[in-house]
Amino acid sequence: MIWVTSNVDGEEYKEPFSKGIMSRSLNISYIGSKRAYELASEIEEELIKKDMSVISRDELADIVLNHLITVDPKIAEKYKSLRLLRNSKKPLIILIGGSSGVGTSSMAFELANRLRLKNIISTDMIREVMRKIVSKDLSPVIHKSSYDAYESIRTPSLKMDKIVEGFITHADVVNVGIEAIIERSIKEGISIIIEGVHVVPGFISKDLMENNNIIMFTLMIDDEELHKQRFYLRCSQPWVKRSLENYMENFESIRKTQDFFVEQAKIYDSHIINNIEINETINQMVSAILEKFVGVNDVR
Ligand SMILES: Nc1ncnc2c1ncn2[C@@H]1O[C@H](COP(=O)(O)OP(=O)(O)O)[C@@H](O)[C@H]1O
Ligand SMILES: O=C(O)[C@@H](COP(=O)(O)O)OP(=O)(O)O
Repeated sequence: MIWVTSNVDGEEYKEPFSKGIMSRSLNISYIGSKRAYELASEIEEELIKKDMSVISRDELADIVLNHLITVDPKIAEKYKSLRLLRNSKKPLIILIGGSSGVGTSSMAFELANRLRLKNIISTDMIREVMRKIVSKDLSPVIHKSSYDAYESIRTPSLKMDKIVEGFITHADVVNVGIEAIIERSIKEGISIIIEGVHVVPGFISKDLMENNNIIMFTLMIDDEELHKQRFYLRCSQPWVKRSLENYMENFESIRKTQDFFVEQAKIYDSHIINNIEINETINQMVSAILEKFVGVNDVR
Protein backbone atom coordinates (compact mmCIF):
# COMPACT_ATOMS: atom_id res chain seq x y z
CA MET A 1 0.00 0.00 0.00
CA ILE A 2 1.12 3.56 -0.73
CA TRP A 3 0.61 6.12 2.07
CA VAL A 4 0.10 9.83 1.43
CA THR A 5 1.24 12.09 4.27
CA SER A 6 0.11 15.62 5.16
CA ASN A 7 0.54 18.18 7.91
CA VAL A 8 -2.17 19.94 9.89
CA ASP A 9 -0.98 22.51 12.47
CA GLY A 10 2.35 20.69 12.73
CA GLU A 11 0.68 17.29 13.23
CA GLU A 12 1.41 14.72 10.55
CA TYR A 13 -1.30 12.34 9.36
CA LYS A 14 -1.41 9.76 6.60
CA GLU A 15 -4.04 8.19 4.38
CA PRO A 16 -3.91 5.40 1.80
CA PHE A 17 -3.43 6.45 -1.84
CA SER A 18 -6.82 6.30 -3.56
CA LYS A 19 -7.25 6.16 -7.32
CA GLY A 20 -10.83 7.40 -6.84
CA ILE A 21 -9.73 10.57 -5.03
CA MET A 22 -6.90 11.11 -7.49
CA SER A 23 -9.13 10.71 -10.55
CA ARG A 24 -11.67 13.18 -9.16
CA SER A 25 -8.88 15.73 -8.78
CA LEU A 26 -7.78 15.02 -12.34
CA ASN A 27 -11.19 15.44 -13.93
CA ILE A 28 -10.46 19.12 -14.29
CA SER A 29 -11.17 20.29 -17.78
CA TYR A 30 -13.79 17.76 -18.55
CA ILE A 31 -11.50 15.00 -19.67
CA GLY A 32 -14.18 12.57 -18.53
CA SER A 33 -14.13 10.23 -15.54
CA LYS A 34 -12.83 7.26 -17.59
CA ARG A 35 -9.75 9.17 -18.81
CA ALA A 36 -9.20 10.63 -15.33
CA TYR A 37 -9.23 7.11 -13.85
CA GLU A 38 -6.76 5.91 -16.49
CA LEU A 39 -4.41 8.77 -15.60
CA ALA A 40 -4.75 7.97 -11.88
CA SER A 41 -3.85 4.34 -12.64
CA GLU A 42 -0.79 5.43 -14.64
CA ILE A 43 0.35 7.59 -11.72
CA GLU A 44 -0.15 4.73 -9.27
CA GLU A 45 1.96 2.48 -11.54
CA GLU A 46 4.70 5.13 -11.60
CA LEU A 47 4.72 5.22 -7.76
CA ILE A 48 4.91 1.43 -7.58
CA LYS A 49 7.75 1.36 -10.13
CA LYS A 50 9.65 3.92 -8.08
CA ASP A 51 9.03 1.72 -5.04
CA MET A 52 7.43 4.56 -3.08
CA SER A 53 5.43 3.39 -0.09
CA VAL A 54 5.18 6.78 1.67
CA ILE A 55 4.90 10.09 -0.15
CA SER A 56 3.93 13.58 0.97
CA ARG A 57 0.98 15.37 -0.64
CA ASP A 58 3.28 18.00 -2.19
CA GLU A 59 5.64 15.39 -3.64
CA LEU A 60 2.62 13.55 -5.04
CA ALA A 61 1.33 16.77 -6.61
CA ASP A 62 4.72 17.28 -8.31
CA ILE A 63 4.70 13.74 -9.68
CA VAL A 64 1.13 14.24 -10.98
CA LEU A 65 2.07 17.55 -12.58
CA ASN A 66 5.13 16.07 -14.33
CA HIS A 67 3.08 13.14 -15.55
CA LEU A 68 0.37 15.46 -16.91
CA ILE A 69 2.96 17.64 -18.68
CA THR A 70 4.02 14.60 -20.72
CA VAL A 71 0.39 13.66 -21.45
CA ASP A 72 -1.24 17.07 -22.12
CA PRO A 73 0.34 20.39 -21.06
CA LYS A 74 -3.07 22.13 -21.04
CA ILE A 75 -4.46 19.69 -18.48
CA ALA A 76 -1.22 20.09 -16.50
CA GLU A 77 -1.66 23.87 -16.48
CA LYS A 78 -5.25 23.59 -15.26
CA TYR A 79 -4.26 21.10 -12.55
CA LYS A 80 -1.57 23.50 -11.34
CA SER A 81 -3.94 26.49 -11.25
CA LEU A 82 -6.67 24.57 -9.43
CA ARG A 83 -4.15 23.45 -6.85
CA LEU A 84 -3.12 27.05 -6.26
CA LEU A 85 -6.79 27.93 -5.85
CA ARG A 86 -7.38 25.11 -3.37
CA ASN A 87 -4.33 26.12 -1.36
CA SER A 88 -5.56 29.71 -1.00
CA LYS A 89 -5.80 30.83 2.64
CA LYS A 90 -9.10 32.65 2.11
CA PRO A 91 -12.30 30.68 1.52
CA LEU A 92 -13.78 30.89 -1.95
CA ILE A 93 -17.34 32.20 -2.15
CA ILE A 94 -19.09 31.65 -5.45
CA LEU A 95 -22.45 33.28 -6.08
CA ILE A 96 -24.62 32.05 -8.95
CA GLY A 97 -27.80 33.97 -9.71
CA GLY A 98 -30.37 34.15 -12.46
CA SER A 99 -34.12 34.16 -12.96
CA SER A 100 -36.19 31.07 -12.33
CA GLY A 101 -35.35 28.11 -14.58
CA VAL A 102 -32.06 29.35 -16.05
CA GLY A 103 -30.07 26.61 -14.34
CA THR A 104 -28.49 28.05 -11.18
CA SER A 105 -28.98 24.90 -9.09
CA SER A 106 -27.81 22.51 -11.80
CA MET A 107 -24.73 24.60 -12.59
CA ALA A 108 -23.90 25.02 -8.89
CA PHE A 109 -23.88 21.23 -8.54
CA GLU A 110 -21.68 20.76 -11.63
CA LEU A 111 -19.25 23.49 -10.56
CA ALA A 112 -18.98 22.08 -7.04
CA ASN A 113 -18.04 18.73 -8.58
CA ARG A 114 -15.48 20.30 -10.87
CA LEU A 115 -13.83 22.34 -8.09
CA ARG A 116 -14.38 19.65 -5.46
CA LEU A 117 -16.28 22.01 -3.18
CA LYS A 118 -18.51 20.42 -0.57
CA ASN A 119 -20.91 23.21 0.34
CA ILE A 120 -23.81 24.47 -1.75
CA ILE A 121 -26.76 26.43 -0.42
CA SER A 122 -29.83 27.42 -2.35
CA THR A 123 -31.40 30.81 -1.65
CA ASP A 124 -34.82 29.11 -1.86
CA MET A 125 -33.83 27.28 1.34
CA ILE A 126 -32.72 30.52 3.01
CA ARG A 127 -36.08 32.03 2.01
CA GLU A 128 -37.90 29.02 3.46
CA VAL A 129 -36.21 29.53 6.85
CA MET A 130 -37.08 33.23 6.72
CA ARG A 131 -40.72 32.41 5.96
CA LYS A 132 -40.90 30.49 9.26
CA ILE A 133 -39.49 33.46 11.15
CA VAL A 134 -41.19 36.36 9.41
CA SER A 135 -44.98 36.23 9.21
CA LYS A 136 -46.99 36.73 6.04
CA ASP A 137 -48.52 39.85 7.61
CA LEU A 138 -45.13 41.44 8.24
CA SER A 139 -43.47 40.57 4.93
CA PRO A 140 -46.06 39.28 2.46
CA VAL A 141 -43.57 39.50 -0.43
CA ILE A 142 -41.28 36.73 0.78
CA HIS A 143 -44.22 34.38 1.03
CA LYS A 144 -44.63 34.71 -2.73
CA SER A 145 -42.33 33.67 -5.61
CA SER A 146 -39.81 36.16 -7.00
CA TYR A 147 -41.83 36.69 -10.19
CA ASP A 148 -45.27 37.22 -8.62
CA ALA A 149 -44.23 39.03 -5.43
CA TYR A 150 -45.71 42.22 -6.94
CA GLU A 151 -49.17 40.84 -6.13
CA SER A 152 -48.55 41.38 -2.44
CA ILE A 153 -46.85 44.77 -2.44
CA ARG A 154 -48.91 46.92 -0.10
CA THR A 155 -48.16 50.31 -1.65
CA PRO A 156 -46.87 49.96 -5.21
CA SER A 157 -44.68 52.67 -6.63
CA LEU A 158 -46.07 54.42 -9.67
CA LYS A 159 -42.68 54.92 -11.25
CA MET A 160 -41.46 51.38 -11.59
CA ASP A 161 -42.58 48.28 -13.47
CA LYS A 162 -44.65 46.37 -10.90
CA ILE A 163 -43.06 42.96 -11.62
CA VAL A 164 -39.55 44.35 -11.22
CA GLU A 165 -40.58 46.21 -8.08
CA GLY A 166 -42.03 43.01 -6.59
CA PHE A 167 -38.86 41.13 -7.49
CA ILE A 168 -36.59 43.75 -5.89
CA THR A 169 -38.63 43.88 -2.67
CA HIS A 170 -38.69 40.07 -2.47
CA ALA A 171 -34.98 39.52 -3.24
CA ASP A 172 -33.90 42.34 -0.94
CA VAL A 173 -35.26 40.54 2.16
CA VAL A 174 -33.61 37.21 1.24
CA ASN A 175 -30.29 39.02 0.79
CA VAL A 176 -30.16 39.57 4.56
CA GLY A 177 -29.90 35.78 4.84
CA ILE A 178 -27.40 35.52 1.97
CA GLU A 179 -25.11 38.05 3.67
CA ALA A 180 -25.35 36.07 6.93
CA ILE A 181 -24.25 32.89 5.11
CA ILE A 182 -21.33 34.73 3.48
CA GLU A 183 -20.22 36.21 6.82
CA ARG A 184 -20.40 32.80 8.52
CA SER A 185 -18.45 31.12 5.69
CA ILE A 186 -15.72 33.74 5.96
CA LYS A 187 -15.61 33.38 9.75
CA GLU A 188 -15.31 29.59 9.55
CA GLY A 189 -13.05 29.58 6.49
CA ILE A 190 -15.48 27.48 4.47
CA SER A 191 -15.65 27.67 0.69
CA ILE A 192 -19.24 27.68 -0.53
CA ILE A 193 -21.48 28.12 -3.55
CA ILE A 194 -24.66 30.13 -2.97
CA GLU A 195 -27.16 29.84 -5.81
CA GLY A 196 -30.60 31.02 -6.74
CA VAL A 197 -32.94 33.66 -7.95
CA HIS A 198 -32.07 35.98 -5.05
CA VAL A 199 -28.39 36.34 -5.98
CA VAL A 200 -28.69 39.66 -7.77
CA PRO A 201 -25.75 41.91 -8.71
CA GLY A 202 -25.73 45.03 -6.56
CA PHE A 203 -27.81 43.57 -3.71
CA ILE A 204 -24.97 42.36 -1.48
CA SER A 205 -23.03 44.93 0.52
CA LYS A 206 -20.10 46.44 -1.35
CA ASP A 207 -17.85 45.90 1.63
CA LEU A 208 -18.48 42.14 1.69
CA MET A 209 -18.07 41.86 -2.08
CA GLU A 210 -14.80 43.78 -2.28
CA ASN A 211 -12.86 42.48 0.68
CA ASN A 212 -13.14 38.75 0.19
CA ASN A 213 -12.62 35.99 -2.36
CA ILE A 214 -16.13 36.43 -3.75
CA ILE A 215 -17.15 36.07 -7.37
CA MET A 216 -20.62 36.44 -8.85
CA PHE A 217 -22.08 34.85 -11.97
CA THR A 218 -25.37 35.78 -13.58
CA LEU A 219 -26.87 33.02 -15.69
CA MET A 220 -29.44 33.74 -18.37
CA ILE A 221 -31.04 32.07 -21.36
CA ASP A 222 -31.23 34.33 -24.35
CA ASP A 223 -33.62 32.16 -26.31
CA GLU A 224 -37.19 32.23 -24.92
CA GLU A 225 -38.14 28.84 -26.30
CA LEU A 226 -35.07 27.18 -24.75
CA HIS A 227 -35.89 28.83 -21.41
CA LYS A 228 -39.43 27.37 -21.58
CA GLN A 229 -38.01 23.95 -22.43
CA ARG A 230 -35.88 24.02 -19.29
CA PHE A 231 -39.10 24.19 -17.26
CA TYR A 232 -40.56 21.25 -19.22
CA LEU A 233 -37.37 19.33 -18.51
CA ARG A 234 -37.35 20.18 -14.82
CA CYS A 235 -41.03 19.47 -14.25
CA SER A 236 -40.85 16.15 -16.12
CA GLN A 237 -38.65 14.65 -13.39
CA PRO A 238 -40.86 12.34 -11.31
CA TRP A 239 -39.80 13.84 -7.96
CA VAL A 240 -40.49 17.50 -8.91
CA LYS A 241 -43.61 18.81 -7.20
CA ARG A 242 -43.67 22.35 -8.62
CA SER A 243 -46.24 22.69 -11.41
CA LEU A 244 -45.29 23.45 -14.99
CA GLU A 245 -48.56 25.37 -15.39
CA ASN A 246 -47.50 27.89 -12.75
CA TYR A 247 -44.21 28.64 -14.54
CA MET A 248 -45.90 28.86 -17.94
CA GLU A 249 -48.54 31.25 -16.58
CA ASN A 250 -45.81 33.45 -15.13
CA PHE A 251 -43.32 33.03 -17.95
CA GLU A 252 -43.50 36.62 -19.18
CA SER A 253 -42.87 37.91 -15.65
CA ILE A 254 -39.95 35.52 -15.28
CA ARG A 255 -38.46 36.89 -18.52
CA LYS A 256 -38.86 40.41 -17.12
CA THR A 257 -36.90 39.45 -14.02
CA GLN A 258 -34.21 38.07 -16.35
CA ASP A 259 -33.99 41.45 -18.13
CA PHE A 260 -33.53 43.07 -14.73
CA PHE A 261 -30.76 40.58 -13.84
CA VAL A 262 -28.87 41.38 -17.03
CA GLU A 263 -29.17 45.15 -16.50
CA GLN A 264 -27.85 44.81 -12.95
CA ALA A 265 -25.06 42.46 -14.04
CA LYS A 266 -23.86 45.03 -16.57
CA ILE A 267 -23.86 47.80 -13.98
CA TYR A 268 -22.12 45.74 -11.27
CA ASP A 269 -19.73 43.83 -13.52
CA SER A 270 -21.03 40.35 -12.75
CA HIS A 271 -20.07 37.63 -15.27
CA ILE A 272 -23.04 37.09 -17.56
CA ILE A 273 -23.27 33.57 -18.99
CA ASN A 274 -25.80 32.40 -21.55
CA ASN A 275 -26.38 28.93 -20.09
CA ILE A 276 -26.83 26.81 -23.20
CA GLU A 277 -24.35 23.98 -22.86
CA ILE A 278 -23.24 22.63 -19.47
CA ASN A 279 -19.54 22.21 -20.20
CA GLU A 280 -19.27 25.60 -21.85
CA THR A 281 -20.94 27.25 -18.83
CA ILE A 282 -18.69 25.45 -16.34
CA ASN A 283 -15.54 26.16 -18.37
CA GLN A 284 -16.42 29.87 -18.46
CA MET A 285 -16.95 29.86 -14.71
CA VAL A 286 -13.71 28.00 -13.94
CA SER A 287 -11.73 30.33 -16.23
CA ALA A 288 -13.19 33.44 -14.56
CA ILE A 289 -12.46 32.02 -11.09
CA LEU A 290 -8.86 31.18 -11.98
CA GLU A 291 -8.32 34.56 -13.58
CA LYS A 292 -9.70 36.43 -10.57
CA PHE A 293 -8.11 34.46 -7.74
CA VAL A 294 -4.97 32.90 -9.18
CA GLY A 295 -4.24 35.44 -11.92
CA VAL A 296 -4.21 32.74 -14.60
CA ASN A 297 -5.57 33.51 -18.04
CA ASP A 298 -7.86 31.14 -19.89
CA VAL A 299 -6.21 27.73 -20.12
CA ARG A 300 -9.11 25.96 -21.81
N1 LIG B 1 -26.72 23.97 -19.53
C1 LIG B 1 -27.79 23.16 -19.46
N2 LIG B 1 -28.04 22.26 -20.43
C2 LIG B 1 -29.12 21.45 -20.39
N3 LIG B 1 -30.02 21.44 -19.39
C3 LIG B 1 -29.82 22.30 -18.37
C4 LIG B 1 -28.70 23.21 -18.34
N4 LIG B 1 -28.80 23.95 -17.20
C5 LIG B 1 -29.92 23.51 -16.57
N5 LIG B 1 -30.52 22.54 -17.25
C6 LIG B 1 -31.78 21.85 -16.91
O1 LIG B 1 -32.81 22.87 -16.90
C7 LIG B 1 -33.74 22.65 -15.84
C8 LIG B 1 -33.80 23.92 -14.95
O2 LIG B 1 -32.57 24.07 -14.29
P1 LIG B 1 -32.48 24.39 -12.71
O3 LIG B 1 -31.06 24.19 -12.33
O4 LIG B 1 -33.54 23.66 -11.96
O5 LIG B 1 -32.82 25.96 -12.76
P2 LIG B 1 -32.90 27.05 -11.58
O6 LIG B 1 -32.30 26.44 -10.36
O7 LIG B 1 -32.13 28.21 -12.10
O8 LIG B 1 -34.34 27.38 -11.47
C9 LIG B 1 -33.26 21.42 -15.09
O9 LIG B 1 -34.02 20.30 -15.56
C10 LIG B 1 -31.79 21.27 -15.49
O10 LIG B 1 -31.36 19.92 -15.49
O1 LIG C 1 -39.26 32.47 -6.45
C1 LIG C 1 -38.86 31.94 -7.51
O2 LIG C 1 -38.62 32.58 -8.54
C2 LIG C 1 -38.62 30.43 -7.57
C3 LIG C 1 -37.11 30.23 -7.55
O3 LIG C 1 -36.76 28.90 -7.66
P1 LIG C 1 -36.07 28.25 -8.97
O4 LIG C 1 -37.12 28.20 -10.03
O5 LIG C 1 -34.94 29.16 -9.37
O6 LIG C 1 -35.59 26.89 -8.54
O7 LIG C 1 -39.18 29.72 -6.49
P2 LIG C 1 -40.68 29.12 -6.47
O8 LIG C 1 -41.48 30.05 -5.63
O9 LIG C 1 -41.19 29.05 -7.88
O10 LIG C 1 -40.57 27.78 -5.80
